[in-house]
Parts: sequence; structure tokens; C-alpha cells
Amino acid sequence: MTSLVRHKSMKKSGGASRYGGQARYGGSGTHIRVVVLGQGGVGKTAMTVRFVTRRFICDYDPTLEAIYKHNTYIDNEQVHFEILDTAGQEDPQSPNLEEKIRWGDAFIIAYCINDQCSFDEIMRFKFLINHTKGSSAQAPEVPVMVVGNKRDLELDRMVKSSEGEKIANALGCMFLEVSAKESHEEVRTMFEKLYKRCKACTALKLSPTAIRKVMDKVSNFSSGLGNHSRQLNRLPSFATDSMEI
Ligand SMILES: Nc1nc2c(ncn2[C@@H]2O[C@H](COP(=O)(O)OP(=O)(O)OP(=O)(O)O)[C@@H](O)[C@H]2O)c(=O)[nH]1
Repeated sequence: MTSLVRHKSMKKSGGASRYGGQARYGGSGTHIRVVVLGQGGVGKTAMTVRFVTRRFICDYDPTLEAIYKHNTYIDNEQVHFEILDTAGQEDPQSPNLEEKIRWGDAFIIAYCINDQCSFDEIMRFKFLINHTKGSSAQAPEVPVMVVGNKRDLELDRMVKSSEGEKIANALGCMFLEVSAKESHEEVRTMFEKLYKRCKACTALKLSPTAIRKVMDKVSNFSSGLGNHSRQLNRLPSFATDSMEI
């Protein structure tokens, strides 16, 4: 099941209030907010739209910035993605960008393999994430994936795969090369891996419904315990991946 809501484009300086508030839960499933960062023209919109609609659309207004909503299933679990496709022209030092980074649970830093400058920007984005979210290469608790897009432009390649992998490792990030143009599967894998890492890092918040279920389980279990300490062996697991949320 998929659905798409594309919010109206917003001016770089005018969208700040969109990133406030924590009213992000409702219904069942797990929610994840992904922020897609990278220099202008690397394919942030193309990758996001490819994931959400399965289609590759050649041309977009470079000034657009949007939040896409997409519901899908990963490992039989319903996942609600909110994906913030940032404007590539935005100054990485801008306080507005920090606000967007605070909003996110997980991050994609995109470059394109045929543009060395876009690759050179990776570090600045990662440092900004570290600065804003308080993570580091030593404690990479915020899931970040470095993505080399436009893999189909092999003849124009300026950045080797090994270079991408090396910088991703050094920064404590995951790494993938994709072609938004040629492969929906590659782009889907990118978002799936990010989600799974997020889950592994327990960076995702449980919905109030899920929290209530956990609390009910705990109180039912402890009230039924009585003196039967042997029942401790039956203590239920509350890992998110074993729960229906
Ligand atoms: N060959 C090829 N072209 C791509 C690919 N992905 C995107 N493009 C093209 O690259 C150009 C820029 O793509 P966008 O998705 O607009 O890039 P962006 O990073 O969102 O750009 P800004 O909005 O300026 O930040 C468009 O002409 C796309 O058609 C790809 O995988 N391969």
C-alpha cells in the first residue's frame, strides 16, 4: 500500500514552522522521518520521487522543497515514511537547515558520481548533522547513509566507489551507489536499509498505541505474577520488531 502527499513548495526562509511540533503519531505502524541532503542537482528529488511513486521524472524546479509521505511494508511491518527533500541551494550554515535536521530521525547525504564538488560537500553535511543531533563517527547513533547517485553515468564518473565507501566508513555512515534513473529497486533498498538501521539504533519512537500495549503487557504480567517466581522465565520480549504496532 502506498500513498503520497506532497506539500506545497515553500521558500527556504519561510518553512521553519513546518518542522516544529512532535505530533507525528497516529494509526498503526512505525514512523520515520528522513531528511535528504546534498548539493543542488545530485538527484535528491529524483530519488525521493522514485521511491514514493516508482517513477523517474527527469525535470524538477530546482527551488522546490517538499515533504513526501509514503506508507509501505518492510519485513511485513507497516512503515510510514516522511521524507524531507531539501533545497540543494540552501547554505549548509543556515539555521533553517539545522531546524530541518533536528526534525529528522535518519539522513541521506547524496552526491552524484560524476561531480567531485558534490562529493566534497559530504563532510560539511555530516558535521552539521553531528553538530545538530550530537552524534559523531565514534558514536554513530544517528543513522546516516552516504549515497552516490547517477551510477548509470559510468563514463563520466569522477568519484570511485571505493572513495565513497571510504568516506562513509570514516564518518560512521552506511554507503550505497544507486541510479534513480535506472532502478527503483536500488532506491527502495536505500530507504529500507536506512529504516532497518534506524530500528536497530532504536532511533525510532514507538507510537502512543504501541507504548500503551507495552504498558498493558507489563501491568497484566506483573499483576499475574503473584508468588509464582517461576513465571519470570516467561517474561515477554518487548522488542519493537516482535510487536504488532
Ligand atoms: N543520469 C541520471 N540523471 C539523474 C539521476 N537522478 C537525477 N538525475 C537528473 O539530475 C537532475 C537533477 O535532479 P534533481 O532530482 O532535481 O536534483 P536535486 O538534488 O533535487 O536538485 P535541487 O532541487 O537543485 O537540490 C535532473 O535533470 C534529473 O533528471 C540519475 O540517477 N541518473
